[in-house]
Parts: sequence; C-alpha cells; structure tokens
Amino acid sequence: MEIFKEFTFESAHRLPHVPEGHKCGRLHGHSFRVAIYLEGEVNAHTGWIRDFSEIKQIFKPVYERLDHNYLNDLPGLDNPTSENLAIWIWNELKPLLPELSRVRVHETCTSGCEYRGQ
Ligand SMILES: Nc1nc2c(c(=O)[nH]1)N=C([C@H](O)[C@H](O)COP(=O)(O)OP(=O)(O)OP(=O)(O)O)CN2
Ligand SMILES: [Zn+2]
Repeated sequence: MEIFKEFTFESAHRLPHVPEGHKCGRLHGHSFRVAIYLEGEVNAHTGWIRDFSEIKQIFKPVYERLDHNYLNDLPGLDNPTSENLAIWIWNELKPLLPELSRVRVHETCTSGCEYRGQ
C-alpha cells in the first residue's frame, strides 16, 4: 500500500545550464506541488501506514527551506530542475522517513517528475 501527502510552495529559480536565450535561464518562479509517497503495511490497530500529520511535521523543515526562497541558493540545488529538486527532497527525507517510496514534483500544471530513489 502507498499513501501520499501533497504540499505546495512558491519558489524562484533559474536554470544555469540551458542554452543561451532559453526562457528558463532567466529568473522566474513557480507554484511547485510536491507529493511525498510512503510505502508499507497498514498497521492493524491504527489503520494507517503513517499519520499524514506526522509526514507534514517531518517535511516542515525542508518545506521552510524551499518556500519563498531562491532554490539556486540551497546547497546541492545550484541547478534546480524538477529532477534535481526531486532527488534533493528524497535525500533530505529518506533518513527521516524510511518508508519513503516516491517523490513527485510538479513544476507547472503540465510538467514534473517522479523519483523513486534511482
Ligand atoms: N526535464 C526538464 N525540463 C525542463 C525543466 C525541468 O526542470 N526539467 N524546467 C524548465 C523550466 O524551469 C520551466 O519553467 C518549465 O518548463 P515548461 O513546462 O516548458 O513551462 P511552460 O509553462 O512554458 O509550459 P507549457 O507548455 O506552457 O504548459 C524547462 N524544461
Ligand atoms: Zn522553471
């Protein structure tokens, strides 16, 4: 069974390695949407894998580093593509949430990625 918790945050970024003149080389912002997925057994007593509010609490320090910030300034995110952001979030969360199975990042309504640890 997999559960997920979604978060939205507003961040600015620019992509430093795009070709000259590419729109994403300019400073711009997105309303990012991130879903954190956890995989595990449903506990017979609680009826859940992990309390959604616990996921929110664990993600909070990561969320605060992302929300209303310039992503390129975060150590390890100097090239903040959706792909690199998903990997970055995974690396921040996996030690705290061993059941983490997937990080989904929506950069726009129509673009995004999913990372499953490889
Ligand atoms: N594989 C990736 N491609 C692109 C990324 C990325 O992170 N990974 N990022 C960008 C830009 O940051 C851009 O802001 C988002 O791109 P795009 O989907 O082209 O945005 P649009 O709003 O123009 O999309 P519509 O087609 O109008 O919906 C670019 N590429
Ligand atoms: Zn962008």
